Amino acid sequence: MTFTAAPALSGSVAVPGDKSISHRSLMLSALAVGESRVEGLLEGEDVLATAAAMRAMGADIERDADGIWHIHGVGVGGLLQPETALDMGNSGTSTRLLMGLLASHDLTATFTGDASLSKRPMARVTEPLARMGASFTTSPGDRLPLTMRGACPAVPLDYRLPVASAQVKSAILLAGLNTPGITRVVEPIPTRDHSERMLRGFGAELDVEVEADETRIITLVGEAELKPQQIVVPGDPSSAAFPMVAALLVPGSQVTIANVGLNKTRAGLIDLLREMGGSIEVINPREVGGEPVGDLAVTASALKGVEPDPARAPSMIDEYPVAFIAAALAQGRSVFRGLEELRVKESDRIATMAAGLRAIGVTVEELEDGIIIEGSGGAPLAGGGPIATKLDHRIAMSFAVAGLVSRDGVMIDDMAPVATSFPTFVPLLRTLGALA
Ligand SMILES: O=C(O)C1=C[C@@H](OP(=O)(O)O)[C@@H](O)[C@H](O)C1
Ligand SMILES: C=C(OP(=O)(O)O)C(=O)O
Repeated sequence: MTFTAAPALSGSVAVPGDKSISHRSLMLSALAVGESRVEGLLEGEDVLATAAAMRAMGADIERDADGIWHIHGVGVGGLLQPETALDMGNSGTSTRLLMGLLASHDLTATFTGDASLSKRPMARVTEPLARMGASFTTSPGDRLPLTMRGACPAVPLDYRLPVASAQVKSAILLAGLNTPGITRVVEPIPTRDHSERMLRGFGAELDVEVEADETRIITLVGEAELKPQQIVVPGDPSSAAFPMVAALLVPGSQVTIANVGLNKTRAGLIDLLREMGGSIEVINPREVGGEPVGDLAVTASALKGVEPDPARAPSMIDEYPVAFIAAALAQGRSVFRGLEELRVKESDRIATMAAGLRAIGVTVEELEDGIIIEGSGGAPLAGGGPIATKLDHRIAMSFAVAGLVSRDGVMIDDMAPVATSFPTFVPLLRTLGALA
């Protein structure tokens, strides 16, 4: 598909539900006794992979005609042996969180995934979960396909995260749910805190202590009993990032994105774009389902280059690809560093973005831990392609946004991965008047 220069974008749109919260809604509801209801669940392939896995292990999960999901859980410790391998598709979050969840169950599970997921490192979860008693047979390099044998009872763990990862943190906490004693995770750099908020919301005894240097110490009392909940999932800020950057870049645009999650551990891109000179106003801030939410009014703006502090990386980790597109249109140079984690996402996002940006006429220098981008000062990018998306939804959507501000258009080799997190991406661009 080719995305071409767009006229000014206008209108009001809403993005689908938050992917992180959607995964956790299904997993925690499946462990509560009784019926939970989830409104606004992201119906993307990644979340549907989680739903299929929870069903395969005994949870009853149905969607009604109004789009509300009803989940009857089996209770903490009550998951059943799956009869076939769990196909995690493209989803790192499903894989790593479920490995944690199952690590303290008396069952054996095999995890498989697509070509992208099968390249991603799993030692970051198998290593701490093995310390809790689980055992693993992995493909070379601690990768999928892998088979896990859970331990019941598991041994509680006291673990300092060696990598800033909400997936690793969450895997350990989920394993701790069915483990006698206290599981403790020390997090030197804060990452998204949806697991902590939702575990508490479901009735687990979880405490978070924040030290003077921002280190967070999370303790969870094991053998928890979870109570069913009514959950409303806010719009995904990681999806909102694409129309937000598009509206800043396409001259004359004025767009409202409704119902966007604004949790501080996720809102780094808004801060960054504002520092670059972007006009983004939060309207009607409120709370939905225990999470801060607001509507974003975005007005096209001239942007300037930035050198963001690497410490903010976890708060916008999935938004860097589209932030690089914003930098490509800014006045001056942008220097992004401290982003090693981007190399182990659905694709190596530093290398994939560097190659794609070069292909559409942007001058970049790839660094081991980041990228230097020379901005066009608002002049349209040359365009071209086809861009190799490498089974990475965020690469596909980022270059689609670049196409809207290009001279010759940007061709994307494969838009299918977009269905993992943002199935309504193309229709939403159409609503804003971005597509011919
Ligand atoms: O916990 C989560 O829901 C997620 C955590 C992040 O991954 P890491 O923990 O690997 O950084 C993020 O990239 C992913 O899209 C979702
Ligand atoms: C990294 C991502 O997801 P996951 O790790 O769940 O595949 C993402 O959505 O950008």
